[in-house]
Amino acid sequence: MGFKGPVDYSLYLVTGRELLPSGAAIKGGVTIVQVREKTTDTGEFLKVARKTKEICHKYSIPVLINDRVDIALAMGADGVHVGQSDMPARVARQLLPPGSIVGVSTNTPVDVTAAIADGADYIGVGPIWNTQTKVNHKTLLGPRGAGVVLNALQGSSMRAVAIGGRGLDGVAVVSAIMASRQPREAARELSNIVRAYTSSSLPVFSGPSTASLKALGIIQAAAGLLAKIREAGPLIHQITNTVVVNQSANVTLALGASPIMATAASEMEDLSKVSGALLINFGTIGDKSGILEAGRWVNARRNPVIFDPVAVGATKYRFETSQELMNAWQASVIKGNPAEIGSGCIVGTSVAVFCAAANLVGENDAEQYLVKGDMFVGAISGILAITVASELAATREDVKGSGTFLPALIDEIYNLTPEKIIDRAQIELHP
Ligand SMILES: Cc1ncc(COP(=O)(O)OP(=O)(O)O)c(N)n1
Ligand SMILES: Cc1ncsc1CCOP(=O)(O)O
Repeated sequence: MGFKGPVDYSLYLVTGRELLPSGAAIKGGVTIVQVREKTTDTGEFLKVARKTKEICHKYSIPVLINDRVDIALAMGADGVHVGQSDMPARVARQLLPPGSIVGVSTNTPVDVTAAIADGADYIGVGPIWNTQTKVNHKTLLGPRGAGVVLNALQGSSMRAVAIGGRGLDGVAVVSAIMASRQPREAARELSNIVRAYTSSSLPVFSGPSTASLKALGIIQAAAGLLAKIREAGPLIHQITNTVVVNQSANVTLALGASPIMATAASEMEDLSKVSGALLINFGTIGDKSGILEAGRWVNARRNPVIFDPVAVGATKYRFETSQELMNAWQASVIKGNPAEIGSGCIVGTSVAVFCAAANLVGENDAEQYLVKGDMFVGAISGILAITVASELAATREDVKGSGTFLPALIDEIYNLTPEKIIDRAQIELHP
């Protein structure tokens, strides 16, 4: 027992008898294995663990045992993984031979502090996203919650893997490999993703850096995106507040895209297949289930999710809901107004339309990116389009006040051209 050399946590497979007999997944790039058998008798668990070790050690991959220190001792595992209600890591460490790997499940900063004090080698942080594999799991952390838990590491040298998600020193997965018909290929694909992710210095959420684009370049890109919208007419799914549904649909049409304002959770998967972007504006929050579902499906298709958390600071309910949503999916663009009360919802629509176009022209094929296009340029372009159209509408003679302004604005959006954007848009970059 006692794995020699540095442990590579990057593709951590949590599995049981399913791995046997071929161990195909191992050959696809798995770097460490945990044997997790939740319902088997001790004798059977021991057999599975022994066979797993036989396969893994052929490839110099360390084998850990979930929960059962006795099994680990009996078959000479390289270590154990224990949960919060299992044998404490400190006690497991005392029982196991020197050099054994001890990992602990963590879901809160308090768990992390205890794992450090107990001398664990690594922590499993999670669950990050929803999982079908573990019932009665702890609170889903989402990326933000995982960040809070990881803050508790405070410069300690503890390693960390995300479970029910991806990131950190590695990912710990069950079904992504074991439920695949081609586990070896599934493992290879994940391994490539993890490797690309950990060796990449590019920002993960917005695609290629736009830092080098000067103001004029962004304005030209905005003009190009307007032309793309007119050519491709992307469908923009909007779950927006009841006050602005009509205006948002008209703005979408005026820009050259098509609106769909569906809210039922059961249609979100189908809609994610045909829409180019999703706008979520929770100005009049009702049933959250559709919103939760929609973002997940759109993330999975690598299309933009534009989140407009209207008046997020106005009530505790809004604040908590925004956290719940952002723990369920990842926004590509978060749109806010300075005061975040009242106006500006159609800006969110315009941003969603331009982000859809940015994603259409995006060439960012690497799987580790949330979207394919440049969301920075998409977001700025959406704002520029509304700004230029508003300025044109405001100077019209037929506009006498806010009642006549809105139809004039929609007309100006309809009549907006790439040339008008180039002529009138202004951007200042502050490095
Ligand atoms: C790497 C990793 N992280 C977390 C867990 C979950 O462990 P636990 O909380 O003990 O739950 P069970 O696995 O026993 O259901 C894990 N197994 N591996
Ligand atoms: C064991 C465990 N602990 C937290 S989530 C989880 C299961 C993760 O499984 P999957 O990778 O299939 O979501």
